[in-house]
Amino acid sequence: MKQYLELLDKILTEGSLKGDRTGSGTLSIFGHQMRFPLAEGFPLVTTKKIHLKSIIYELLWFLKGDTKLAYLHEHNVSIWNEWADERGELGPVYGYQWRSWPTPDGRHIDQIQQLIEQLKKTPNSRRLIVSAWNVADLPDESISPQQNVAQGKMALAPCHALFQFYVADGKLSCLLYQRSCDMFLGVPFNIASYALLTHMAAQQSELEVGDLIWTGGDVHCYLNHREQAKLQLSRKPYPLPTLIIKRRPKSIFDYRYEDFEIRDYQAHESIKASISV
Ligand SMILES: Nc1nc(=O)c2c([nH]1)NC[C@@H]1CN(c3ccc(C(=O)N[C@@H](CCC(=O)O)C(=O)O)cc3)CN21
Ligand SMILES: O=c1ccn([C@H]2C[C@H](O)[C@@H](COP(=O)(O)O)O2)c(=O)[nH]1
Repeated sequence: MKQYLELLDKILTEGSLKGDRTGSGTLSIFGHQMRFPLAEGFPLVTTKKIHLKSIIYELLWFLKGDTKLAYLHEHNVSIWNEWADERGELGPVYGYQWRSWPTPDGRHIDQIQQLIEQLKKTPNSRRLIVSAWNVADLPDESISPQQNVAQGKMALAPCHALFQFYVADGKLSCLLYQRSCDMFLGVPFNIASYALLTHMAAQQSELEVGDLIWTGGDVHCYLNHREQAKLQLSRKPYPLPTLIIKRRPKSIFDYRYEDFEIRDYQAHESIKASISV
């Protein structure tokens, strides 16, 4: 994960001091791209141990179209707790937009289903896009996530806002646009999550995996993550692990946690950091 470490280093050395919604303060740069050839290994950060279980369950939760904490809690995943209301609801976040984007005439569009169908029928299409950026459902930044949910809005505006698939030479690539990027906590999760999604979509459409191209907008390191980031930069990365998908489920919606195995994941010990809400 050399690309990730180089970007972290660039932010610490060249980033502008910038305030933010959470009040924590950040070092930030604008605009960056990283490319991960997925056939060369699974892009999981090795300079701290990453909790892949949370990443897998979160992705399965998105794919279910779910926006409530209950499923995550059943599997001991707590990464979305701070943004939910007292009923555990997050409003029309990723799962809702991916699986049931509302139309003006009252229908709902399953973007993931359509994407997989397009991959099979028209792999050369230049419109293989899924967007979570539904402008009508965006939250008001001046009130709390819970107040936004009470008004039927998203608890948090989508960070991984849009992705596009691309097929050439029998390989499936994915390009992600992430508008806001918490380099220490969020980004390792986001890279692994889209790598996983690309492997799943490739398996479903009988393609090999190509590249995951990660594109960041406001790429930042929170000021209270600086020491942790430096510790990570002092560590030597290990070779990437390999992802094994043990079975080919009948659709993209039928994967289970047990279907995934990560082999040869060697990582330095985990590093604690507090999340800015
Ligand atoms: N400030 C901020 N950063 C984010 O990355 C982020 C948000 N907010 N809000 C929405 C989601 C929630 N995400 C999160 C939330 C928590 C962790 C986190 O605490 N990670 C720990 C391990 C937690 C676990 O798996 O149990 C870590 O050390 O990576 C990671 C991503 C990503 N997103
Ligand atoms: O998947 C995610 C979700 C969130 N983040 C980070 C990026 C920012 O640090 C915050 C969101 O705050 P905004 O003020 O809405 O930009 O969460 C992430 O990196 N990955």
